[in-house]
Amino acid sequence: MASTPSSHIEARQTAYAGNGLFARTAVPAGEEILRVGRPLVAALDSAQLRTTCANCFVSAYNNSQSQDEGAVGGEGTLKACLGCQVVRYCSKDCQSVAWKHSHRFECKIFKALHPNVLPNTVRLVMQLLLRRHNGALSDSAWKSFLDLESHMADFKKSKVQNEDNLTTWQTIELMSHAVVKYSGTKETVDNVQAMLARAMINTHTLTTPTLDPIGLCLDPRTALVNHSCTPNAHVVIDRGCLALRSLRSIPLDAEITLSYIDATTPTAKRSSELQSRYFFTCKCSSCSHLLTCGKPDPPQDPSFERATAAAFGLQSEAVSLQTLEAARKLEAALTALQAFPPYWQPYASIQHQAFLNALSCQIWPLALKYGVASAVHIEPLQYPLPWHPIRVVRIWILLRLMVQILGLLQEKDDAVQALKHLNLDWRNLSITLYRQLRDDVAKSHGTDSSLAAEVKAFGDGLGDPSPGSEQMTAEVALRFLAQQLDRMVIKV
Ligand SMILES: C[S@@+](CC[C@H](N)C(=O)[O-])C[C@H]1O[C@@H](n2cnc3c(N)ncnc32)[C@H](O)[C@@H]1O
Repeated sequence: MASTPSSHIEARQTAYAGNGLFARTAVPAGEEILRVGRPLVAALDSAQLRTTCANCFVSAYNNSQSQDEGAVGGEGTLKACLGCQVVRYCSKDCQSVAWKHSHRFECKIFKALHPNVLPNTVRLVMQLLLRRHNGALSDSAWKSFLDLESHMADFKKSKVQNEDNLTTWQTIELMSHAVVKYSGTKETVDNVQAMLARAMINTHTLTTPTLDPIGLCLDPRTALVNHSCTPNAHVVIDRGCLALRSLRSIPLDAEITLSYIDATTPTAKRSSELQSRYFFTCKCSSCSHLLTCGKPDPPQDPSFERATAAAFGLQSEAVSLQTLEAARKLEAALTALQAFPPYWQPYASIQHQAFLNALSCQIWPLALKYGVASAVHIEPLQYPLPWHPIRVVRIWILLRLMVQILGLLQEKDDAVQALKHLNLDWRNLSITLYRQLRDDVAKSHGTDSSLAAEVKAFGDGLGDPSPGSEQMTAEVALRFLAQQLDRMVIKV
């Protein structure tokens, strides 16, 4: 995917947040604002290095995204670099592109440390330095990186500690020693520390098209986008390319904004996260009016606080348990919160965790019940636009679950026994969901995205609705299904 010229956008000084990015033309909802192409720099999380192509970021478990026609699913399909054995590629093309781009500078360093791997922020900054010192990073790219906000003074003052009881500044100091030692750079430690600080302020999470976090990436153009708790844009990373897309329509001259954090949490939590990670106080209209997802924040009510504490306790117990026992704990956590609106956190995120856990336990009816309840009662309130990428990805998972259930029902499999008596037309329901998803994914990810292609290939396999079947919208179909599932008691 080539990058598109940035004629739709312009960097300008804002009155409240240094530079920002502004629309030079009106942008309709669900459109690409800017396609950057390959971001300036990216680094996979250490845990993803075995399972993700280090060039195009396709997962070994999702071969349909791969650029290499011959790839099949599974870890073995990625070939490790013979030099360092640390990074892997889905094809010879990806290996050769990555080698020319940057890996030739870092391969020996990775090899010397193998099987240890440097943290992703260190690898990211080290790559920039190595490219610069080897003449593989232009003056303008280097300058645009150095011009980004670093918040050095704020990092030095910050008392926030990580799980190893190190302040962020202590972490930066440690990382800077690693960068200097392994890259052999002649830059001063101060400069390296400023580069690490810049990386911490300006990176986006590198995600798969289905929004699983897999690393970090930084591009000086999209790094200029300021935060809002009700953003008008989002980032999509697909086959190694980064694009900025509109969520809502953006008028000419309006500022383009992203949410840096989970904007479904209450104002106080958002504020403390933005302050501790990005050093600013958000003045967006949601924060000023104490709103979460457009509605008043949950009250500071003792009964809600007690229920939340109990639910968090059960949720953290679930983390260390086998999946079936975890399912029971998560159900108990949801019960503890049932007197409160389901879109209030933490109910919404616990229900999603319970959905994912039921999927991994293969308790299909329970997964369906949670997934449909979230799609009907929670996600439309959290993300009112149906093409919000989180809603699109969740409907995609739900659609595949419904088709899985359809197959198991046809095979009279015991795992879906509980759903048999519902007497639903699962195929028509799936087609209804698919048709909505096909339109929404075109807006969230783009018609030429790998996810749109995957959805289309899947939907083509479903065929047409049965002749004479009742045509409902996806919303009505999901509401109907939610009512049916609400009446079911599913024993874990
Ligand atoms: C990724 S940078 C965005 C570009 C930045 N404004 C610049 O001039 O380089 C993030 C930093 O921008 C500022 N910022 C972003 N959103 C903001 C907001 N809503 N209110 C105040 N400052 C904001 C903060 O200093 C934050 O640490």
